[in-house]
Amino acid sequence: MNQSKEQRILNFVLQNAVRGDPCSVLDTIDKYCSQKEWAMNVGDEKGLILDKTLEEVNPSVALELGTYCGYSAVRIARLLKPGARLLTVEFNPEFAAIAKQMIEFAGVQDKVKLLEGPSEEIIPQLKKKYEVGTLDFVFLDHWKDRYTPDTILLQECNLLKKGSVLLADNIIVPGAPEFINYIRNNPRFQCTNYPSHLEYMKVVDAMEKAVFLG
Ligand SMILES: CCc1ncnc2c1ncn2[C@@H]1O[C@H](/C=C/CNC(=O)c2cc(-c3ccc(F)cc3)cc(O)c2O)[C@@H](O)[C@H]1O
Ligand SMILES: [Mg+2]
Repeated sequence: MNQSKEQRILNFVLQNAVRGDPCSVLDTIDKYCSQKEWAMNVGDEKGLILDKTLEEVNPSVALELGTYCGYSAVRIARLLKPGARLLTVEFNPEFAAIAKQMIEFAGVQDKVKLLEGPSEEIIPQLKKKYEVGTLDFVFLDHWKDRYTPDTILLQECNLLKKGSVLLADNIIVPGAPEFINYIRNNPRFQCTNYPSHLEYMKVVDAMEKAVFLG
């Protein structure tokens, strides 16, 4: 049974990155995915927008929707203050297993909780089962047609408070037109667009930040 691309990415990290060094894990994934096999990690260019947003928000509790191989989970966790935590949601068991190993190799496992299952099932469990009060930061990078229903669900579950920040990947490519229409026309959110490029490509992409106004 030949390996998946995601398994090849993990193996390249295990063989070439420095254990316990999140930056070396990120650089190694970026190197592999720009030189050998493209993969849908947020990447280094959009990763800088993610970094800057995290430094502004300095979240105590962060949520990520769509873990994939764990690149952005490592990227987020490396910037969290002591005691802060990231909950990341992934419903593909193969990707979840890869991401778990990636997160552990990077040494950020104490800051990250990987929740396996579909976001629409996990989100309603966050308060009671995962002891979340409200979320300071949410990174949306899962199926693009799930951005809007999950943003609505987060509000219904009272998981957002005044100042909670959503950051959404892939506003241009593959695009999230329904989400953009919803969030930019919703008076309860203050939106900012961040033009960038698709990971590892010269193709234009963008991220959208939406601050919940309460
Ligand atoms: C049910 C809700 C739900 N619950 C839990 N986990 C969920 C979930 N829905 C999805 N997942 C997991 O999240 C990840 C999917 C992410 C989806 N991302 C893109 O499709 C994407 C595509 C391009 C691109 C592709 C091809 C191109 F040509 C150009 C651009 C670039 C990008 O940055 C992209 O993020 C996978 O791990 C899913 O298992
Ligand atoms: Mg993406």
